[in-house]
Amino acid sequence: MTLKIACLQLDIAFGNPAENKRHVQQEIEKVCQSSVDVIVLPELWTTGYDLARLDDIADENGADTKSFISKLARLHNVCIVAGSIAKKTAAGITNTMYIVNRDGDIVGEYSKLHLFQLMDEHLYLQSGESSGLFTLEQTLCAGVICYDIRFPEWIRAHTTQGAELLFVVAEWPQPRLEHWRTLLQARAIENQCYVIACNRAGKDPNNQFAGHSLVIDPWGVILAEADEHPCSLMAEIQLSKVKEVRKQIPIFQDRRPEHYISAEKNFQKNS
Ligand SMILES: NC(=O)CCC(=O)C(=O)O
Repeated sequence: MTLKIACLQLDIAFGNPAENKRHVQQEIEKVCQSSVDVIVLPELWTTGYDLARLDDIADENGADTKSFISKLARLHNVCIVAGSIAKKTAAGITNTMYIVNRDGDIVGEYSKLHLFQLMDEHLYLQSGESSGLFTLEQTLCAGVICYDIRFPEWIRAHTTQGAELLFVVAEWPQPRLEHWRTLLQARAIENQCYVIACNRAGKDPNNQFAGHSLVIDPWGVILAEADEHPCSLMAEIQLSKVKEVRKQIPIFQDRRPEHYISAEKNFQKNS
């Protein structure tokens, strides 16, 4: 099966959910003219990193966002990996990703596990605890958020369950562009999965963002890469390629997890 992917590498209006929703709706309408299967949005696409105002602008239980993306998915017969938004609950605010299928059903919800202190997330956000696994177009997928890509063991926990596509949504700043590219390529090679990574473009009061959304195949080959400007990055992926690469070099059969755990314990004991 082939899937046509569109990563919407948007500039994001700081702290302005109404404007960002208007813009996203417009961009989704545009890319759907060329019949795409899956649309991906960046991290915190409704608010940006306006963390100090999240109490006022975060989405109560994600209700508005869920209904917004669900309607668009149904209308355009398209799956949407809806980046992430600030979700407000009685327990606090999380950085939460929603995934919706062509029928408009919410098929996944994941809240960012690793909070990024360099951008003050730990001061305003609660971390999530659930897995990022979901099924889209009969394919097991994983979703993670930005800083999560620096934790290969978290992503491995998803691919050992069989995830074949890894969606990464981000607001990754420009000064660490080479980390972004290298980490994403490494995650694709070591997990033998497609990596579909949607970053934002533009700047906010504190950061210039890198853009460079990427689609990488399970062999580590870059199929499509954006520059730093706002754009819709399109790519076609062949799902059969995952099984081919996993057959050629069977790393999931060759893993020795029992040794990794005992090695970690032994190293701690000896230090
Ligand atoms: N929004 C983020 O999680 C940014 C992560 C980041 O910039 C990094 O270097 O890691």
